Amino acid sequence: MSLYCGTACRRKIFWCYRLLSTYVTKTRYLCELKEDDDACKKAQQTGAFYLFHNLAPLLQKSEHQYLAPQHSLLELERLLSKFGQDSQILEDSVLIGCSEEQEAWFALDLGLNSSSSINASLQKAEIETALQGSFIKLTKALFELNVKDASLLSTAQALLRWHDAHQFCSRSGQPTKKNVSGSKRVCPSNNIIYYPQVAPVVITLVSDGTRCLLVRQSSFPKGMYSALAGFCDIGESLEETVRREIAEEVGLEVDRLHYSASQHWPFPNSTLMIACHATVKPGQTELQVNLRELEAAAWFSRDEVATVLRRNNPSNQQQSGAVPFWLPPKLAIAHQLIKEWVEKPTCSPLPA
Ligand SMILES: NC(=O)c1ccc[n+]([C@@H]2O[C@H](COP(=O)([O-])OP(=O)(O)OC[C@H]3O[C@@H](n4cnc5c(N)ncnc54)[C@H](O)[C@@H]3O)[C@@H](O)[C@H]2O)c1
Ligand SMILES: [Mg+2]
Repeated sequence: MSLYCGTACRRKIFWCYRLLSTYVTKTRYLCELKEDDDACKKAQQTGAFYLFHNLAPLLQKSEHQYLAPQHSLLELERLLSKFGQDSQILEDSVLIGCSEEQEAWFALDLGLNSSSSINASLQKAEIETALQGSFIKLTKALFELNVKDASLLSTAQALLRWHDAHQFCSRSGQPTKKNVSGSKRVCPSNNIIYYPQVAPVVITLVSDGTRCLLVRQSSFPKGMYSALAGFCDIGESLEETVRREIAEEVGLEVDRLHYSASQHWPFPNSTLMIACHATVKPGQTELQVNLRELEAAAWFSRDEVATVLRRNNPSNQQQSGAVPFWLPPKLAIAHQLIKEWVEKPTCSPLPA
């Protein structure tokens, strides 16, 4: 693009700059809060808190969706005092993001017994009544939240779960101490720093050029098929994981691979899903399904998949009786991969 391209273009560049500037400012603010305990404590004074009880978020039902209410520090302190609890439990809160206006967002679990709140867990029903909401499992609520809340609550749950499971140093056995933001835990006896873990998983939609491969595990909801997924082993590149998982689970060799997108996925224990398209070597499409890992695997034509995508609701399909399977919901990256393949089926060669 020319630098001298008229008023409309200059206006566009100005708006791009403004957007980028807001994003950069917000990112740097969050970065500061993660590392600086005093700045983070200060941000809690004006911040907003999302509440959990035993990793289930507090939600309010509104028509066809759930809303995630926010509470100020003052409201939380009043709530704790109402139930005869001191405010020490607030030390367990974790930073999960901030608004464009730099209002910091935190998450706090009132039902877990962590080191700073031993015996301080609050009764679920009493808090639900006081806050006019319900603690609902994320597995049930995720698909009825808006995109922003779904992402925030998934992050919050993953971080709260990690802190709950990493209370002690694996070397000294001593209690570890969380920093104010919750971006790490430190063992005071040997200064080992523990950071929240991320488990990478590759999810691959395999195609033979005209059909795509969909699989199901016995743990999937009835009738649901998805793309093939697998955890990265230590020492592997993503390409190696894709190649190994496809060989292990369906006995095929990958010819071409193409990265699509990634997603944080909260179930069952929080993973980073890295989504790819792959094609198999020509003429090598015979499946040898590993029944220890999969219940079923089969090739589906583009028309079959497009039809199921159009009416992707298990109850619709049961009524019509015409479609024998359904696909993951829109929010899942598997859905995006399958949709992409239906709309634009291409792939580049796999690097050596
Ligand atoms: N978002 C989506 O669209 C989508 C779609 C499909 C699967 N998934 C997710 O992908 C994940 C992995 O899929 P999979 O079950 O086929 O993986 P997989 O094929 O690697 O099989 C799971 C097995 O891997 C082993 N494993 C290795 N590292 C592990 C770790 N860090 N945590 C847990 N188990 C580990 C365990 O033995 C486990 O039983 C699942 O958690 C599932 O929820 C997400
Ligand atoms: Mg798998």
